[in-house]
Amino acid sequence: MAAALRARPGERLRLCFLSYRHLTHLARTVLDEYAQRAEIEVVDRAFEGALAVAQERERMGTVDAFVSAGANASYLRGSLKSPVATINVGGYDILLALLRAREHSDRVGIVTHRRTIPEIDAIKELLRIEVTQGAYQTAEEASARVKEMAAQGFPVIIGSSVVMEAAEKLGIHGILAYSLAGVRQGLEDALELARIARLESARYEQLNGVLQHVQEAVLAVDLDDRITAANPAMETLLGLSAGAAIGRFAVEVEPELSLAGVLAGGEAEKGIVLRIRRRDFIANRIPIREHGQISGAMITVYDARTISEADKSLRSQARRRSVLSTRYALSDIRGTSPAIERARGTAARFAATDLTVLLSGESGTGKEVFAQAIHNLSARAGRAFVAVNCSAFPESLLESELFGYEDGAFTGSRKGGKVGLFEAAHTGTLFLDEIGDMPLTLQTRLLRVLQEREIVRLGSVAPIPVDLRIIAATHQPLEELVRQRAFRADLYYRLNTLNLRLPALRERPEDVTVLAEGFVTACLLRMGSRLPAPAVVAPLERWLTAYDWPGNVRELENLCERLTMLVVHFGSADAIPPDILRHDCPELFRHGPAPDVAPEDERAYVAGVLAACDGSRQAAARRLGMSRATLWRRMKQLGIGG
Ligand SMILES: Nc1ncnc2c1ncn2[C@@H]1O[C@H](COP(=O)(O)OP(=O)(O)OP(=O)(O)O)[C@@H](O)[C@H]1O
Repeated sequence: MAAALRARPGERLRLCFLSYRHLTHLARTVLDEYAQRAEIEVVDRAFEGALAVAQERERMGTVDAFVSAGANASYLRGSLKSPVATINVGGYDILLALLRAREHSDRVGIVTHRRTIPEIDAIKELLRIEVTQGAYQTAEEASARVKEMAAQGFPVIIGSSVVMEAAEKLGIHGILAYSLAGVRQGLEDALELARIARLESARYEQLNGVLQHVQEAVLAVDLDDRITAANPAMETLLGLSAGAAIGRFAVEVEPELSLAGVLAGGEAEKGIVLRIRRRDFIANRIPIREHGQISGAMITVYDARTISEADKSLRSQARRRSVLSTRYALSDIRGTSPAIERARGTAARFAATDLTVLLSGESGTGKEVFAQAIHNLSARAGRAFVAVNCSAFPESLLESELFGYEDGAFTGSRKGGKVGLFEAAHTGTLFLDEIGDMPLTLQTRLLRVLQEREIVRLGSVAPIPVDLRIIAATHQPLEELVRQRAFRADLYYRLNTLNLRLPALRERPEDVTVLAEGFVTACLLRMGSRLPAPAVVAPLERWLTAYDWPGNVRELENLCERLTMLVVHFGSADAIPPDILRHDCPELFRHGPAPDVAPEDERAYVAGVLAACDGSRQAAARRLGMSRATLWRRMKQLGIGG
């Protein structure tokens, strides 16, 4: 195969014809017929002489296939890597040779390679000649057979060129058994072998090119665990010069690289950790099969550091994606009340640390907004910010969301496994919203993550280190849950390292107008209206500040959107017909704090909104200024929708 390596695609095939002069002489007479298809070199050499020439051609890479005959061909085939086509003697060839021999004598000897030809017995009767036959394997045997026949008085001997040589030496008439048809057949076979060799070598070259350039170190062995190939990365790893490992036993070169186990067991071993020259590597040992039979094995070795680099880069890609989802900086948190000023100041101080933060506050008070602002002000800014609402998933799903799973960890698990949110947040911040709804078993696992700073995927035992900051949020009083044993005390203390309570909107009514103006401005901008925000807010300010905002800022934001749409539609706030304002913005007409609302009233109100939204919880939640999770919880409390 190496011989063909230097052939350029499209170049004529290159053959080398090697034999004694009797056969090469015959071959030369047909060369012209092949001029278009091949470049054929004819060399008058046999056995050792022929082998020396052939090996030289192989080394130079100037021949795709060799052609020879009889024992010579067998001899060459045993020592060359390139294909060797054989010129065979057919029955018809022998018949023609016998006819020619009969012109000299009616006693004819036939010496053939390997075996005699039984059919001759029938022919000799026909031709009425005496025939003796002999077979040979080597040149020596050929000349011994010729000598024996000469001694028995056979004056003519038919055989291959080696037989002709021997006969001539003894002064006996030799007749070449080969015919032109046989030579042509041999050359055709050689061309086919050369064509296949070219294809194979192109494939080999391509593969070799890949192996030369892959970062992984690759080594292949034969059935004896002897090295047959090693790419430059492997040679560098082993500190060996190019080609120095070839032919040596793998175990001698580096015991860790021995593939004896895979050769014996026939099973691939993947993801094994090896220690070579005081460095850690991850390796795959794979048996090589040809036609179903193991013919060797290979090992691919990755530097564990490369994997960790790749891991970092993959994670940073994920990070870039999730960065887009953090929208809030501390400056986006609006409000001038002392309560919100205090919260902003505390958040800024927390951001300067890397400690776990617990944000508490009613739904819609801006817990996620604060979490993002802390992240964006912290040293982890620009890294991943991954948010997960613990109340939005059933337990098993939340576990796999957080921890990820290995390929085949459970029925229906995604192929190739799944990266959990802990891993996705690596080097960044994980925001665990509604932490009070986290099931106890998961609380235990979370505590372990906080302590060990590593996670174990479902279906795996291998811990994966994670570097992240946790910001948790709750609308529930966690101390109360701890008392009720619904929340682990040790986890509570760990999460509560830094605590920030976000004030409800009713505790800071002075912020309502500022917030409303902000939301209205954003909405006007989206609608392409040039109306100034105060034109929308001012006429309604009385109502806005009187309301208790049970849904807090989210509810206010939602109302502001509806209001803005009405104002834009009717041209001014005062132009909105009262019944339409009452229908579209009912909260403006509901006074008094939410706790005063009787559950029946609230049930009727929530059910009414749901009905108005055709049962769409998403739309109803928007209307009510609640997150979907809050609406769902509220519905359960109020006994709506089962
Ligand atoms: N101080 C603020 N300034 C500007 N916008 C705010 C502020 N607080 C909250 N918001 C807005 O209110 C909405 C709700 O905020 P956020 O989602 O952070 O609340 P939350 O406390 O996490 O709610 P939940 O507990 O229901 O998940 C957001 O869309 C955000 O735009």
